[in-house]
Amino acid sequence: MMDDNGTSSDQVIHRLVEMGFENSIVKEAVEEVGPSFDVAVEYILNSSHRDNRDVSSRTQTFRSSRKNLGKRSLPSQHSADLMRQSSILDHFQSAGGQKRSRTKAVPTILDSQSMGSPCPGEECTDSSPSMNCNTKTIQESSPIHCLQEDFKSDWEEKVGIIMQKHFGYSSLKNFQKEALSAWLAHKDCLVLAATGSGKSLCFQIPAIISGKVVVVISPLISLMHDQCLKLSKHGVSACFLGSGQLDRSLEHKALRGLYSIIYVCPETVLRLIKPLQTLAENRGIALFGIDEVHCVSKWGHGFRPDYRKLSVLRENFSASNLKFLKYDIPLMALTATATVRVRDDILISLCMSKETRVVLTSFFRSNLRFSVRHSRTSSSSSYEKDFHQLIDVYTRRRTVHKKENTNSKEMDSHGGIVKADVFPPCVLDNSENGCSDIDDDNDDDDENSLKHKESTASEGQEMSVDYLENEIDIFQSTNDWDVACGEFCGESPSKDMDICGSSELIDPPNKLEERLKLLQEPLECGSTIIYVPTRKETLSIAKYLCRFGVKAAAYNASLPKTHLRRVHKEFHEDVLQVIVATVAFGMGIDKLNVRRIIHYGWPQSLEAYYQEAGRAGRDGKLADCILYANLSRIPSLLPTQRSEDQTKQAYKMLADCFRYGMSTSVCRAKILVEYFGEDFSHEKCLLCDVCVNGPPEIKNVKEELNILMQVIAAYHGRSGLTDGCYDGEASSDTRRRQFIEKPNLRMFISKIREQSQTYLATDTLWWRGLARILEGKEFITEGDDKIHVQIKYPKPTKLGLEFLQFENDQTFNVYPEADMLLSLNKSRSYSTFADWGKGWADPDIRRQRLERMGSNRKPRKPRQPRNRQSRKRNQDLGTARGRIQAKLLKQKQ
Ligand SMILES: Nc1ncnc2c1ncn2[C@@H]1O[C@H](COP(=O)(O)OP(=O)(O)OP(=O)(O)O)[C@@H](O)[C@H]1O
Ligand SMILES: [Mg+2]
Repeated sequence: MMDDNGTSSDQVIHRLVEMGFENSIVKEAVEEVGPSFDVAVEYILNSSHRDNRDVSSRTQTFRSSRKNLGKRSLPSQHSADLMRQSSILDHFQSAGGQKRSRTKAVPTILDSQSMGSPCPGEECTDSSPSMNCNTKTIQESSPIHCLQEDFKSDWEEKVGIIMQKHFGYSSLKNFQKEALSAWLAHKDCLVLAATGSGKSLCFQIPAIISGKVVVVISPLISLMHDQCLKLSKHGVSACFLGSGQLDRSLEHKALRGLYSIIYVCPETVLRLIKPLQTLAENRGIALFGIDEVHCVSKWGHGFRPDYRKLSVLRENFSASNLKFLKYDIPLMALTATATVRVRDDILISLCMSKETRVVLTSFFRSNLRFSVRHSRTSSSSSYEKDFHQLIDVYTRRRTVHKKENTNSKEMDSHGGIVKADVFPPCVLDNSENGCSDIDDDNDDDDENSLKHKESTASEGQEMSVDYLENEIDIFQSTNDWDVACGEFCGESPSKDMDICGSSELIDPPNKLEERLKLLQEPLECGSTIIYVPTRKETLSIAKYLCRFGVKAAAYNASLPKTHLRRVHKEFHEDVLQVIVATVAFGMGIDKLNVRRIIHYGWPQSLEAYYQEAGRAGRDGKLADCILYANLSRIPSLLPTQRSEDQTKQAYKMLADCFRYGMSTSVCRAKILVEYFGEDFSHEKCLLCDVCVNGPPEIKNVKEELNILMQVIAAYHGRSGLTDGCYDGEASSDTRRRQFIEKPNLRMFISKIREQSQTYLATDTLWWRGLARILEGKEFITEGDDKIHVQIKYPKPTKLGLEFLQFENDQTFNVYPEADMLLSLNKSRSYSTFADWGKGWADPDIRRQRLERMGSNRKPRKPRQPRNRQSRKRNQDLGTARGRIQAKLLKQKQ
C-alpha cells in the first residue's frame, strides 16, 4: 500500500521501528491507519495512552510539551508542508515516550537558543585559542545555566534507550553528548577525538532519533563498507554510494529516502547536490557528517582536493537558500588526527558557521605501546630478523593448539589453522624494543630458527604476484577504493548479538594505577596490520609470512576488488591473522582485537602514523604499535602529485616523523599527543620503549659541539675564531666554490675530519645527530630556502654564536639520538660512503692515498679504456676513476 506521497507501508514501518517503537505496535498502527507516518505516530501514542496507565502521563507530557512549544501540533495529515528541521526534538519525545515510564514533565524551553550543551565533561578540555572564525568552543559556549536540567537529563535518557536497543551501550560518552547537543541546537560541530573513541555514533544517532537521513561523507570505500556492515547488524539501514557503485537503483532508492544513513565519497556528494535538496525537502536530512575531515586540509595527511569543495554543502543546504528549511542543515566534521593548523583550515575551508562548536577530547590512547626499531626494511634478510617474533606468535599458537587437538583430530577448513580459544601469552621481550635494537648482525640465529620453521610450516595463503607493482598508494580518487558495492538493510539486532563495546573497555585507563596494570598484561594474539609504503611490499611480505604458516594477505588498491572484499571480510571474521596493507586500508576501520600495528618503513607523516596506529587496541586492551624504519636513512616518501606548497608541507611532515624516530629520551606518546597541540598531562605513558628502557646514557659533547659550531661559524664568516680555513690545497676549485656558495653539513663534517686526527674516522651519522640536536637548541638553522627532512645547509644563529664566544668549562650533556647510537654501536661505518669510499671523498685522504699508491706500490696498470673517446669521457665526466687514471698516467709519464 502507498500513500499520496508514494510512501509504502514498509517504509513507514521501517522508519517507526528505527525511531524505537516496538515492531508489533508499529505494524498494528500501520494496518489501522495506512502508510502515513504522522498519523501512525499519533495512533501509537494514543493507543499507548489507552492501553497503559503508566504511560498516560508520558503521552500527556508529550502533548503538552508540544503545545507549550508552539512549534507545531502533532499533525493528523500528510507532512509535506512541515519544516523538517524543527522536528528533531519531536522524535526524541516519541521515541523515548514509547520506552520508559516516566512521570516527570518535559520542560518546554526547546528552541535553539536555550539548547545549550550539557556540562562539559573532562574530555572536553580545549578552547584552542588559535581557532578562528569566532568559533565557540565548548567551554565558552555551553550555556549550561540556560539549559533546564530536567530536559538535559531527559534527552540523554532517551538517547540512552535507543543506544541500548541498537548498539547495546548503556551511556553516551561526554564528547558524544556534546556533539549531539550541538546538533540538537542546529549548530555546526567539529569533533576532535582520539581514534577508537566512538565518533561515528555522533552522526549515527541523529539518523535513528530524527527519522531523517544522515549523509556521511567518507574518504574510503573500505571504511564506508565497514560502517554499513556494522550498522546493518545494529538494525540501522545504510548504504554507500560511489562512482564504482554498480547497482544504479541503489542511488535512486537512497535519494528517495529509503536508507537512514547514506555514505558517500566527496566526489559523489558534489554530483548529487540537487537530488539531495529534494531529499531534504521530502524525508529530510538531519545532518551532514564529514568523517576523517582532516582530508580537507593540505596541511594534514591524506589531503583530498574534493573534500575542500564540500564548502558547497553550507551554501546549498542553508535555510536562506532552501525555503522549506527553518535552520541550516548542520555540518558535523570529525577527525582523530588534526593539528591546530589543520583544525583552523577545516573551519574555514568548509565555511562552517561562526557558531561552530568545537568538541575536543584527549588524543592520548593509553593502551597503545609505541616503539621504534631500526631495520633496513628492504630485503628478506630484514624480514627474517623483524618478523620472526610475529611468526612465532601465530605459529606457536597453532602448534599448541595442534597438540591439544591431536587426539580429537579436529581441524578447520583453513589450512589447518584453528582458532584458539585461549591465546598463549606473547609478551614481547622489552630488551628488544626500541633503539637499543641496533645490531643487525644477529641475523644468523634468526635465520636458522626460521629456516627450521619454514620446513615444518604447513600451507598458508599463497599470494599471487600478478599484481606486483612498486607503486605507492596515495589518495587519488575514491574509484581506487571501491571494494564493494553494497546496500545494507538494517536487520533487527539479534538478542544474542555480540555486543563488545562498553565504556569500561574503550575508555582509556588514564589513571596511573590502571596504566600500570596494563604493563602486567600479556599481549594477546589478536590480529595484526602491517603498513608498508609500496604495493609491491604488501605482496612480498604477505607471501613471506604465508610461507611460515601465518594466515596473511595483501591489501592495496591495485588488487582485484573481489580479493579486497574477501580480505576485508576475512580479517573481520578473524580468518586472517595479518593484513599487509598500504594506506588504502585502515582509516576509520574498527576491529576490536587488533593487537599489533607494524609500520614497516617510514610513514609519510605523524598524522598518518597515529591514524593507522589507532586501529590497534580498540577494545581498550594492550596493543603494540611498532615502527621499523631505517634510522640510517632519511625518509623520502613524498606524494607523487603535489604543488610547491604541498611539497614543503610534505617535507615538514617527514621531518617530524624523522625526529620522532630519532628521539631516544622523550616518551613516544608524549611526542605524538603534543604534535596535535595537546598538553600531555601524564608526563609518561609508561609503556613505550623509551619509558620502559629509559633514555640512553647521557654524553658530554661539548668538544664536538665546539668544533662543529666553529667550522660552521667560520664558513659563514661570523666567528673570527678561524680564518675560514679554506686550506684549499687539496680541494678543487669547484669544490671550494661550491662550499663557499652553499656549505652543506656533509662538507662541514669532512672539514672536521680533515682538520683533526681525533675525528678522522668519525661517522657522518653521528654528526648528523649532533647537528639535529644543535638545531633543536636553536644554535644552528637551515640556510636553504627549501625545507629538508634533516638540516642540510646549517648556518649559525645568534644564540649559537653567543654560545661559541662564551668561553666556559661547562659540560654540554645530551642524550645521543638513535642515529648517533647506531653509529657508536657499529664497528662498520653507517655513512653513505664506506671507509674506503669516504677516503676518496675526503681531499686529504685522497691525496695521501694517491701518493702512497704512487710511491709504495707499483701502480696497477690502469685498464685501458676501449678507445680514446671513452677515456676522454671518463676524464670529462670527472668521475673518481677518470681522475685517478689521469693522475696515474701523469705520474707514469
Ligand atoms: N558510548 C559508547 N560506549 C561504549 N562503546 C562505544 C560508545 N560509542 C562508541 N563505542 C564503540 O567504540 C568503538 C569505536 O568507534 P568508532 O569506530 O566510531 O571510533 P572513531 O572515533 O570513529 O575512531 P577512528 O578515528 O579510528 O575512526 C566502536 O566499536 C563502538 O562500538
Ligand atoms: Mg571513525
